[in-house]
Amino acid sequence: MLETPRVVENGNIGPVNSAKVPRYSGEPTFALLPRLRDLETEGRTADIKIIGAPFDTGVSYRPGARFGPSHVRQSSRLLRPYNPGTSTSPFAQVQVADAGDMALNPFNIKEAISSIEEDALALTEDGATLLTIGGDHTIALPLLRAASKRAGEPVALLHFDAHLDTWDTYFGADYTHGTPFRRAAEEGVINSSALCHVGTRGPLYGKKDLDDDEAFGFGIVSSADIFHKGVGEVVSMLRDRIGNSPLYISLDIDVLDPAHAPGTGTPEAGGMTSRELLEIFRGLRGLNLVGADVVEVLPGYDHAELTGIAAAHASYDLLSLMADLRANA
Ligand SMILES: N=C(N)NCCCC(=O)O
Ligand SMILES: [Zn+2]
Ligand SMILES: [Zn+2]
Repeated sequence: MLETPRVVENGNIGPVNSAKVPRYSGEPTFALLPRLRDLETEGRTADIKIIGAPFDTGVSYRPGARFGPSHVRQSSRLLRPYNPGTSTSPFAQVQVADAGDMALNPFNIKEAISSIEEDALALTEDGATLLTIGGDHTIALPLLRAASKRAGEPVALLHFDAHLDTWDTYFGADYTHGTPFRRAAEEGVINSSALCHVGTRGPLYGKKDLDDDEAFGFGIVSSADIFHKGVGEVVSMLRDRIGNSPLYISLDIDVLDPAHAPGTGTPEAGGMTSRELLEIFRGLRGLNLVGADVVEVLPGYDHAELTGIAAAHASYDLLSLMADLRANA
């Protein structure tokens, strides 16, 4: 077996060394990071784990998010170890690893939801922070359940999405990609005084959608608000709302304008740019981020890897926040 040369800093095993092995060759783990199982073979573990949740049985429109994890990994090959947006080297600060994909039943939503919760709990048993790559937005419910169990309290939520995803049912189904946050509110796994949607836009079924949403405690920073107020003001509003609560970030890639993320299942015009999204993330530095997901990437509708690259970069900035927090804990 050929040894793979890797970047090793502070004793942390980082990405494949791209000065020695071209980035387009070899297995695409996220950012060419080591696999968790390889670290475990050497008796090590990881502080931050990236896990794929290939599941799209909860979608109401275009299917295909089950191929999201492998697409985002493929689009993450060009990421580099130093993040000038945060002035940090996330993979040198702490050990980050790719834990592969969960094996999820595509024919039984309830079973898949329980597997996701169990797998998320197993992966965080050693105190690791989890970044999950979906998959459709249904997966956020079991991930929030697991995050609140680990935090020992309901978690704050920043939900980046064109949609509210607090609808009640579709065709009588309770567990879909349009309903995870209503279920999470009903189950008491999210903190009703620290919730905000960011980037919402597009037509709704009725005014009741907004009234119900507000009753669950959600604030809204719409896509239009980001345009009118600007990133700086939005960041300070979000920081005020979240305070020191354990925070979960759920990123539906359709929060970006279809020009920036065409490869998604329920696209809406008038979204933010990838630059605005990354700048908002960078403004959240220091908040008590305990977990995150990046969902709704559909390679079948992606062009020129636009959506995959946006999702890979957003994931990288989320990892940078997590790594910085853990390194300075
Ligand atoms: N993309 C997500 N997560 N949800 C959108 C549901 C919109 C609808 O079917 O009306
Ligand atoms: Zn959405
Ligand atoms: Zn969503």
